[in-house]
Formats: sequence, structure tokens, C-alpha cells
Amino acid sequence: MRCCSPPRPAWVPTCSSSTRSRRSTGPARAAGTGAWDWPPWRSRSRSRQRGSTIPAMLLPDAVCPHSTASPRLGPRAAGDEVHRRCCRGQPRELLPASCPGMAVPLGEPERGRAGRAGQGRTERGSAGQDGMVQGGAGPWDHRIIKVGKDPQGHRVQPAPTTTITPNPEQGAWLNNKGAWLSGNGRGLTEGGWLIGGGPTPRPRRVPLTSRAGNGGSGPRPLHGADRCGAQRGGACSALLCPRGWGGGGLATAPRGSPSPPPPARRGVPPPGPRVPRCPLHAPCPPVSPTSPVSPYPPYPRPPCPPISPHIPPPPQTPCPRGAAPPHLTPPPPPGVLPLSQAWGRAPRLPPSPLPAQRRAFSNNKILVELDESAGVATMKFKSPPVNSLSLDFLTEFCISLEKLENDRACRGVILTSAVPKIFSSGLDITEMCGKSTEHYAEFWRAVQEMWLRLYSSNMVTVAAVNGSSPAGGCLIALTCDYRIMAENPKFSIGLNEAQLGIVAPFWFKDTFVNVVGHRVAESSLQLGSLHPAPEAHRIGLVDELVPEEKLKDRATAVMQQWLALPGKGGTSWAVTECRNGDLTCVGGPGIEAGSCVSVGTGGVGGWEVGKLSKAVRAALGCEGCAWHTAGRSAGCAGRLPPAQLAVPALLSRAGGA
Ligand SMILES: CC/C=C\C/C=C\CCCC/C=C/C(=O)SCCNC(=O)CCNC(=O)[C@H](O)C(C)(C)COP(=O)(O)OP(=O)(O)OC[C@H]1O[C@@H](n2cnc3c(N)ncnc32)[C@H](O)[C@@H]1OP(=O)(O)O
Repeated sequence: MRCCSPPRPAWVPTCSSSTRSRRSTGPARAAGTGAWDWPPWRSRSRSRQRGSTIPAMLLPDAVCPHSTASPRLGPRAAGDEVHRRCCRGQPRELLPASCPGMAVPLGEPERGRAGRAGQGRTERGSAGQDGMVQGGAGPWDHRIIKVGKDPQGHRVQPAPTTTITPNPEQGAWLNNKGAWLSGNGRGLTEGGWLIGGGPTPRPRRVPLTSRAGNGGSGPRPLHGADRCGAQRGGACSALLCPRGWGGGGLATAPRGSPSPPPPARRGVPPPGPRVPRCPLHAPCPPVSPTSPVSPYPPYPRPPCPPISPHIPPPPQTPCPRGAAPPHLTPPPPPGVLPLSQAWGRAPRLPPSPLPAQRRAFSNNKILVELDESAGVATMKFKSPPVNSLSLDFLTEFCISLEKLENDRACRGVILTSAVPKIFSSGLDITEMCGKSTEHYAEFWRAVQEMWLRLYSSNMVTVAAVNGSSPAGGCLIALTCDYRIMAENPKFSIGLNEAQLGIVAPFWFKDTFVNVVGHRVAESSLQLGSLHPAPEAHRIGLVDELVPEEKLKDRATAVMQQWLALPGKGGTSWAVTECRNGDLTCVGGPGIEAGSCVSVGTGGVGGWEVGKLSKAVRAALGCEGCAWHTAGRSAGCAGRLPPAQLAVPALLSRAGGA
């Protein structure tokens, strides 16, 4: 393999020989130039296409923006540094020889990866959307080229190659990351995800040290430095490093997972019983204030999130959130098992019988309050004087966002400011001068990551713009699903880079164009206009204006409206039947049986409705087929039963779109 992934957007597919998603309208290699645009761009219309396209960023090493072969990051050192990090998550066998990450000794167990998985971020691939299961070099060498969300709403990390070792005695299978897999008659599932099947030509031995990963199907994972990717040679990202999480104990094992327990091995204590790990029960890992090998400059890691005092602490007790109240489990269509029964899983997000729960966690620059009963978090920027987007801010932003993303109780986020009159002043200009090349690379990586994570978030995002919001601040608002601004004409918003004598990066521009349209964006960018609130509303830069004192309430109301929709933030689900290769929606709350809702391939785990709609419809030559399952919803219990799993048929007919 001669490719590597870009840094950190967890869902960006990694190494593969396949090509970019055909729906990706963004930067491909510029014709004739051989240069790659970066970061990947997914076009998004305002009709909730957000997150609907995952570009297959399958960059050959030669054109990886982080490889030394790439001119895009400038000096070799910076390219090396980022390339090394970005390749960290890759199986070594996929790393190009030129990747500096290869400098890490090969003999070392991949504890960092298992650690991440054990922290609630599994390395499972999912057979959704443009990701798919591919046979590898041998029938058991499967590449899972897809990342996204598992049905519990956890981000799924790229797992380009899974090598599976059969263990007939256990009736189970072990992959190269120590995850236990179970057969389902149609192939294997890894923690329930279909990953393929076939005989075994090249079984691999797996160090038991890595077994803790994969959703908790092994021994209880270690916390802290033992599990930090940094241990593997310094290639640790705060966003993936458990320590970077503070609340790294937020591991969540799939409830009722069919995976068998791994066998004991000499010298290795047998794993304990599978204990569902409630996020609220999981102890916080030790948090080191700094990491000597972290790629991030030393700064205080965010503290562990407070554990709600009303939840009894013993980790072995059944999680009060584990059982679904009946009213949230929609009745299945005739002859169809509820997903939770079919897969032995509890539906997601049963509300607690306890009174409305609010949780808050805070770091230096962002305050996050989560209203569990509403499933809505508010992220308040609190970095005076102007909420400038420094590296620290951006890092904390991404950490907070991902924490929420992985929190099953959270389905939407409202972004606003705790600093009077300022939403955000944009990128911190002091980060962009007088620093080292490495710092610039790190800073821009963080800027891009902030944008990518927000843009690709599976949560509904609403910007409550309660102050001025130039440049990067405007980008944050643009990246949300919906923008509400305080109607104070003294507050302005826009991409004013031209006024600073600099040029907004193309992905700022594209985000802007998506919202306001081409011509408005063109003139606004050329002039570097900062639009006062009324004007911003007029040109469509913000969706609505409200008096500042009503901003919060309005944002909450809008959020509720969005969350009531099926799909991404909604609570509906539908079940698919595969009839003659076509997909038929057999119903679900808010979705009429037989109706043509949309066509997609995210059925295993419920990515966004409508994903790949066009491509798949075209491939099927069928407008009448309808399909979808749930998003991050209360009713989203997991995967469709294999008998109804239409994804393989869909993928094959769609030509792997
Ligand atoms: C320089 C770039 C070089 C190379 C890169 C090339 C190309 C890449 C382009 C990347 C795209 C850029 C995106 C951006 O976001 S650039 C940042 C654009 N931001 C602005 O232009 C905002 C400027 N600030 C303001 O307009 C006002 O400060 C604001 C936000 C309306 C608030 O006004 P006010 O309340 O009156 O507060 P002050 O102006 O007095 O500012 C208080 C304090 O904050 C400092 N400050 C303001 N903005 C920033 C910032 N973006 N970064 C860092 N610091 C900022 C300001 O200097 C004051 O500091 P002081 O110490 O004087 O108190």
C-alpha cells in the first residue's frame, strides 16, 4: 500500500486502492497539476446534506499532503511530522516505507490502538455508505473501508485491514486487533458489524495486550499512559489519545453483544465477565497534565468530566440507562423483530427515570452543558477577550465535540459564546506569525480538524451567534446546520480575510458558497465584507435574527424541531426489507411503509438518511425503493437483522458507490 490518511478526521477512510467517493464534489486532484486539494471537501447543500458524503481520501503516498513528497505542507520537516502522526492509526503493513511512522519499532504491540478502542472508540469498520467490506489479499484479510458511527452513536475509527483468526473451539474469531468476532451465518460480524467471510489462509497471532479494545469485549482496558498511542513512538493525537479525553473512561460496550469471551491464556489473566460499561460508571483515567511525547504543545489537559452525583457509582451494577422504556421502542412491523431483540441490544438513549439530568464539563476555553433529558448540549466559548481560535481553543473544541459525539445522551449541540458581544474573533492571529513551521502545521491541522469534525458531526449543530463573528468565527457558524444571530446591528459576521490582506482558504470559501450562493460569496469575499446582522440575514448568511435575550430559547426551539425529524438527529427508525435486490421501507415512526424515503447504504448502523441517495438510485435505476434506518436516535437499537440486511445487495448493485 502506498498511501496514508490525512490527519485525524476519524471518519476519513484510510489506505486503500479504491478511489474517491464519486459524490465528493470537493477537491480532487486539480486537473493537470497533480496537486491535491486538502482538506477533503464535501459539498453540502442546505437541505441537510451535511455529513452525507464521506470522501474516500485515499491518497497515494506521493500525493499525501503530509508526506515529504507533497509540496503542500512546505518544508520537509513539517510534512514529516504530520505524516508521521496521520499514519499512526494505520496498520503498519499499510504504511508506506517512506512514512516516518515506520520508524516505530514493528515488534511493539499496538497498545495505543486497543486503548482507543477501549475508550469507546472502536476500530471497527462499518459497512455503510461508501465504505464497504472488501476482501483483502486472502479471504480472511478484510479491509473495512468505512468509518462513521456505530449504532450507539460512537465514532468508528478506520480499520482498513482486519485479519481474522478462526478459533473453532470458541466458535469465534479473533481479529488482528484482538477483537472477538462472531459468526452470523452470512459472514462475520465484528461487534455486530458485518465484515465478510471466507476461509482462512493467513491467520495471525494477536498479542493479548490488545484485546481490551473493540468495544470492551476483552479484559477491562487499562487507562492512561499504558494505553496511549504515544507509547508507540510518540505518535499520539490528543483527539484519539485516551488521556486527551480526560473522560477516557467513557468506554461503552455494546450491550448484549454476542461476542464470546476470549479464552484465557497462560500468563494472562482471563478476562472478566462482559460488563456493560455505562459512561457514567466508568472511572476517569488518570490524567497527566502533559505528555512528553504528545504532538501537542504542553498544555493542561482537560479535567475528567464530573460524574453525575445521582448515579450510584458501583461499576458492576446494571446501568440505569441500559433499559429502554417501552414508549421509546417503536413497535416493529409484522414479522419483524425489534432491532433490539434481534441483536440483543438495548435501544439507545432511554431517558432516565430520574429528574432531568444536566451535566457540565469545562476546560479552559469552552464550557459544555449537556441537558440529557433534551439530548442537547450547549458549548459556550469562554476564551476572553475575543474567543480567538488558538491552538488550545481548537483542540479543546474538538475534544469537547467528540466527547459529545460519543455521548449517547447527546444528539444536538448549540454553539454560542460566553463572552459578551463576541461570538469568535476568528483564528488567533498570534498563532500565525513568529512561530515554527511545526507549529504552523499543527495549528492548521487543528483548524482543519475543527472544521471537519463540526461539519461531519452526526449531531444537529446550531450556531447561536451572540456577537461579532469575523473570519474563522464566521466559519464556525457556517459549518453548523443552522445559524441564529442576535439582531444587534453592531454585531457583524463574514469572511473578512481580504481586509487583512490574506486569502480565505478554499474550504472557508466553499463553506460560504454553500450557504449564501456563489455571487454573494464572490463579492463578499473579494471585499472582505463583515455584514452587520440585518444584512447577514438578508443575504442568507444567517438563517434568522432574534433579540439577543431570546437567542437561547430560539436556538433550543430550533434544535427541538431538528431533533424531531427522522434521521440524523431524529428518533425514528425504519426497517428495510430486501426484495429482489431493491430496498423497501417497511415502516417506522414518521416513515410510512412503502414510502420512498431515501436510498442509502448506511443501514448497518444508521448513518444519515439520504446518503448516497443519488448514486445508489442511479445504480439501481430505481426511484421507488425506499430505505433507511435510524440515526442517532432513541429508537436506533443497532443493526438490521442479517436477513434484512440489504446493504451488500445495494453495494454490489451500486458498483460499490
Ligand atoms: C496573519 C495571517 C498570516 C498568514 C496566514 C495566511 C493565510 C491564511 C488565512 C487564514 C484565514 C484566516 C482566518 C481568520 O480567522 S484570521 C482572523 C480574522 N479576525 C479578525 O480580523 C478579527 C479582528 N478583530 C476584531 O475585529 C475585533 O477585535 C473584534 C473581534 C470585533 C472585537 O473588537 P473589540 O471588542 O473592540 O476588541 P479589540 O479589538 O480591542 O480586541 C481585544 C483584544 O483581542 C485581540 N484580538 C482581536 N482579534 C484577535 C484575533 N483574531 N487573534 C488574536 N487576537 C485578537 C486584540 O488584538 C486585542 O488585544 P489587546 O492585547 O490589544 O487587548
